[in-house]
Amino acid sequence: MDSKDKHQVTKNHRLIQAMSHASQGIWMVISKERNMRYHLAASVIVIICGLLLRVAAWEWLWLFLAIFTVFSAEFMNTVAESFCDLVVGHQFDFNVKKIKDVSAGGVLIAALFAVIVGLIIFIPRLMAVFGG
Ligand SMILES: Nc1ncnc2c1ncn2[C@@H]1O[C@H](COP(=O)(O)OP(=O)(O)OP(=O)(O)O)[C@@H](O)[C@H]1O
Repeated sequence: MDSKDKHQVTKNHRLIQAMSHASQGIWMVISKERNMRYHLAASVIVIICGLLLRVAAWEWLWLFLAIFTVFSAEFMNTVAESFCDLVVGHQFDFNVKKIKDVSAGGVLIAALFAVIVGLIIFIPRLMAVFGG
């Protein structure tokens, strides 16, 4: 990224430029959002368990759907929070409270979906391994 890119306010002209900005966005969420790091750690654990317990191809599809649903919800939550902070700063505002709480609720719903998928896929396998 050259110094011109740092203050770019025009459209991306090349695909590589768009990908670079998207990657910066991904890194921003991972480095600044503690919850995103928890989601990442949970995803790594799920993938390791899936490999160890030899999860089937169609089950991987559900696991990745759950993982990327949570990631997407967390990214949208970060967008909502950042936009609210941009508009009101540190001032209390009931509409901002509503936006942030609803947005966080969306992440919670996505995480519940992921937990349900994980339980449905892993409980029978764990019972087979530990249940004798
Ligand atoms: N400007 C504000 N006005 C009203 N309520 C606010 C404001 N800022 C934050 N809050 C309240 O504080 C909570 C936490 O807000 P914050 O922006 O710190 O999110 P966070 O701790 O990063 O949340 P998350 O864990 O979802 O990422 C919000 O859900 C909301 O209820």
